Parts: sequence; structure tokens; C-alpha cells
Amino acid sequence: MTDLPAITIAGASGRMGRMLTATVLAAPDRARLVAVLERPGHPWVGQDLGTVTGGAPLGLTVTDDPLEALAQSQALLDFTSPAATVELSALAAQARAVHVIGTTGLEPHHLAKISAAARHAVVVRAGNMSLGVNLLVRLTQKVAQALDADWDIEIVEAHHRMKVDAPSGTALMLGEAAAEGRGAPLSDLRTPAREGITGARKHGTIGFSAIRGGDVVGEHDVIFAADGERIVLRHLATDRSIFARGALKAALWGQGKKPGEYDMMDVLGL
Ligand SMILES: NC(=O)c1ccc[n+]([C@@H]2O[C@H](COP(=O)([O-])OP(=O)(O)OC[C@H]3O[C@@H](n4cnc5c(N)ncnc54)[C@H](O)[C@@H]3O)[C@@H](O)[C@H]2O)c1
Ligand SMILES: O=C(O)C1=N[C@H](C(=O)O)CCC1
Repeated sequence: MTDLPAITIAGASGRMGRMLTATVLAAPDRARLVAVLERPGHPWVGQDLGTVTGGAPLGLTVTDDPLEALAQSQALLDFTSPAATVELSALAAQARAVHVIGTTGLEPHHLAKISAAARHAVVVRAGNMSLGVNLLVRLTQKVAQALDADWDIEIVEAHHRMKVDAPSGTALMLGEAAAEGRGAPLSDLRTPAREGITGARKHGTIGFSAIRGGDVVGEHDVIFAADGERIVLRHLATDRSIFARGALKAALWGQGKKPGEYDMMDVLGL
């Protein structure tokens, strides 16, 4: 079993880190969990992963040393923060480990550094790693392509109260797909959140709205609104395991691929 891909998980104590850990540990026939990372100063660093999560010791000590972790890994599952992801992308590239990036809120300067790292190693990045959302992205593109600009497009998303970025990575994926269907870049069509006397809606634009509250895992509506009728495409996430399963699939898919940037469409063959 030692030839199974060795996996490091970053952000082990986070909402996604915990789910990723459970997902990889539940797949001993497909992957080996060899290291779990947390940020320097985090109370879990130096402790056994099993013990800190209230279970039996797992013999896996949480580390804040990505170099040591990546030296023994073929893949890194990274759902952390933009700053951490950029730092980890350079180290994953050095180690030639497949870097699976779920982190959202990445800005152009972060993306440029990730692209540089992807010259040396495989990077799979998606704002949403679930099968359902990636199918919804394709549907959104097709519906936007089929309808003219008299159909107003609005993307509405809801997430838990702890989410720090808006619009969500998923909403941006959906917006990009809708813009592609319309044959224009999202940057030309995007209308950010509205407030005050905004004036009437500008024809052909794509609007974004974000709701934050409670423990909502993730909900996305793509609304196509015309005179007299509306189409609503909806995805509801009720369990973070959908993202973790996608991330593990991406890590396994990326083994042996040529260095470069990939997304979940590539992994899922959509
Ligand atoms: N792409 C997807 O399918 C998907 C799904 C869910 C969440 N996300 C994204 O994943 C990210 C994390 O979400 P979350 O809800 O788990 O957040 P979270 O705040 O619960 O977890 C983030 C974790 O990363 C850790 N971290 C920060 N810097 C680090 C470093 N340098 N090294 C190691 N660990 C570090 C934090 O201490 C924390 O434990 C967000 O950007 C979120 O939007 C993406
Ligand atoms: O909980 C989060 O944070 C999520 N982030 C992703 C996004 O920004 O779209 C995916 C859904 C959950």
C-alpha cells in the first residue's frame, strides 16, 4: 500500500481541513495521509491529530513546517487563505506535489504567483470542487448562450456567518460561465452588490448578491429574469464532504499529469 499517493492537508483545524482529513482517512485504499499542517502559533501544532480532535492518537503530529511535510508528499490539499495558498504554491511546486487549491478570495496578484508555480507542478484550482456545482456551471453557460441579453442574469449566494470573502468563489465561477455564454469577459458585465440610488439595471449586466448567516454550507441561485418569466438554476450544499471528495479526486487525477493549471472541469471531464 506504500505506493499510494501521499497527501498533506493544510489548514487541518479549519472547517474544510477537518472534512478533508476525515475523507482521506476514510480512503486508505486510494491515498495515504502523511502530514497535516497548521499556521505557526496555532494551538494544534505539535499535537497528535487524533488527540486534538477528541479521538484516539493517530500517530500524526500537526506541523507548521510545510517544507518537511511536502518533502514526503505527492499532493497537497489546501483550503486555507489567499496568503497561505500563495506561499504553499511555491513550496508545492518545488516538491513537484500536485497542489489542489480550494481557497477562494484569490486576487489577480495571488493568481499570478500560482500561475508561476504551475510552470513546475500540477495545480488544480476551483472555487467549488463539488460535482453538482461544476455541472451547474456548464448549465449556466449553456442557458446564457441560448438566451439574449433581454434576460437579466443575477447570481445570489448564501453562506455561513464565518465566511470572509464575497462574492463566493462559486458565484464567480457561475458569473464567468454566464459571461462566457454571453460572449464577453465577466469584467465587462459584472455589477457588484447594490446599495442606495443605483439607477435602473444596466442592460446585459450580471449582478451579484451575498447573504451571510448561521451555518449555511453554501447555496447558489442563477436567476435569468425576463418580462413575464424567470428561470432559476439552483445548487444547495448541505454537507462539506462534497468539496472534500472532489479535492481528493483532483489530487489522484493530477498524479503523473503535465505541469500546468487545471480545474474541476478537467478532473470531472465536463
Ligand atoms: N473550493 C471549494 O470547494 C471550497 C469549499 C469550501 C471552502 N472553500 C474555501 O476554503 C477556504 C477555507 O475555508 P474554511 O471554511 O475551511 O476556513 P477556516 O477558516 O475554517 O479554515 C482555514 C484554516 O487554514 C489555516 N491556515 C491559515 N494559514 C495557514 C498556513 N499558513 N498554513 C497552514 N494552515 C493555515 C487556519 O488556521 C484555519 O484552520 C476558504 O477560502 C473557503 O472559501 C472552498
Ligand atoms: O464555506 C465556504 O467558504 C465555501 N466556499 C466556497 C466558495 O467561496 O464558493 C465553496 C462553498 C463553501
